[in-house]
Amino acid sequence: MSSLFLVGGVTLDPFQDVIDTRFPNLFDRVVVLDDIEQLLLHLYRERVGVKYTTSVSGPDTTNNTTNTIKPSSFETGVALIVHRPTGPYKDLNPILQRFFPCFNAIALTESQVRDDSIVMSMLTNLQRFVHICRNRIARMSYWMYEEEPFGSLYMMIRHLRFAQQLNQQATTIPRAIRSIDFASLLGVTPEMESRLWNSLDTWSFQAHSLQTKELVYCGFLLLRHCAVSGKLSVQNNKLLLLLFTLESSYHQANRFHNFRHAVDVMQAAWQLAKRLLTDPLQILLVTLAALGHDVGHPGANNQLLCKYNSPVALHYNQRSVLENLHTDIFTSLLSDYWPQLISRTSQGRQHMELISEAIMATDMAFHGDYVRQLQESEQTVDDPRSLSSLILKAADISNVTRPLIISAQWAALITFEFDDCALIDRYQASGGKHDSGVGGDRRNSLDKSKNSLELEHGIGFSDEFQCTSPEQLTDSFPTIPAGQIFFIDTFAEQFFAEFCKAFPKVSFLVENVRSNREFWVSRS
Ligand SMILES: Nc1ncnc2c1ncn2[C@@H]1O[C@@H]2COP(=O)(O)O[C@H]2[C@H]1O
Repeated sequence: MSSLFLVGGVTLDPFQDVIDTRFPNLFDRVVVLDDIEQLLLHLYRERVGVKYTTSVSGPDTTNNTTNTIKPSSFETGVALIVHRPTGPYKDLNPILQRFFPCFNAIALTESQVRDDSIVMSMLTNLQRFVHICRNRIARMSYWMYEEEPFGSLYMMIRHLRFAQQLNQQATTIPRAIRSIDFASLLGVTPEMESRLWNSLDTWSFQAHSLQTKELVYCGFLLLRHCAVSGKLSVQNNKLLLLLFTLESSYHQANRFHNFRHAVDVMQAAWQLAKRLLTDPLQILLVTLAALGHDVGHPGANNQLLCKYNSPVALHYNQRSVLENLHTDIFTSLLSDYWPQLISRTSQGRQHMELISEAIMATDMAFHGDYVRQLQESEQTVDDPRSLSSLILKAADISNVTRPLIISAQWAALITFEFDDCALIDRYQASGGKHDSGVGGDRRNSLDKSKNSLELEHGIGFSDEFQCTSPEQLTDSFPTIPAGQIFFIDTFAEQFFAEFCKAFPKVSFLVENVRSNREFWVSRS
């Protein structure tokens, strides 16, 4: 869905004719908002799936409707924001890039839209972007390989460059953002808090049964718990803002590598860390590293980024490209929101080194090194930093150690993401021609029927994931078992066998892997 936001009294008049005559289908809706504060609240609420009423008009909406757009709409469509420059908000684009990094959003002032040349070039560009955004494979390819210097669509290289530039300068949080009460925006109640805390304190954590707003709060509850245990003072609202910005820094449109995966890995890392580490600060650091470990992930892999010379692959000399990207973007976020934790003191540097090493450990290119480390550890890994890296690596692939009904959902999603990778490879090999047999979000798989099945099971980028049984999943998607058996036999069983030999307290990990494997064999 693509939106036109009119903020602070701006009307359509200056460019109504151009839109009606030249770009009639560009925007699905027009949203009218009183001021910048209302705009920011609107973006946050829609992104995390908080339903509320505002003035929206358009072909498929009526005025004062309750907003029910998909939170991933800010990635699968574009948003043009036209506003009156007021006070510190002369140019909104730096705010959009800093607080909503994965959004395809661009802002123009009312005077800019009175200039026909600016309007025509902007609307022509947006028309092209909308066409790209509607096709998952074309969209992901744009994210990975484009390098338009002033493009308004999301690009990985733009995300990285903005994060690096932010890291170089001390910047305050704008008042319009600071004034938001994020807990009340989420509609937190004592019931919600205790229900979410209970869901976190078990290995049967069901990330797929949670909505985005609940995942955001789960991240907050875990970080606040760990910070308090580590005797670190945190401001709740600032910590929640970190969670909101992190959520906006992951692609909800990704099948597997999205914020839901990040919170799942965070919960797994915390569960392992509180069993295997003693220092509360170390537990906080590895739990925090888990939350940020895939930030900015495009839903593809290092091989594809390197094969077609993605700008980020060239930036990192084709080495651990994604892991380096996640580390750099996350460092920038932490220096923005939690500077005292990773301050430029020697202790702060040690904290950042632990977080970086743990994130780099999730690169499967070094999987064998960690298996050998466990084999040679003679039952003990006593260096907390090495142990933190092992914990995050274990948490990153822990979906195969979850109870079967949970593991099967992750298995389906990673299988679909692997399918996307094959389609991107084919799309790039064809020179990025849009007519290379890949369609929109609902039709992009080679097997058209698969996408209707995905939606039938609620699988994909929808916010609410309807749980479906492992048997139904393997009946609908018969390629899943073979992929799971391969991953377990090639990587997971040996790693968790060695991990549990070194740490018998968590033997349930390898036991679950082995029992899940029996199911996949029975369905292959
Ligand atoms: N259930 C699974 N089935 C197959 N591959 C998996 C599974 N879980 C994790 N992986 C792979 O393990 C990798 C760990 O690092 P990444 O998250 O980059 O990408 C992940 C996938 O490629």
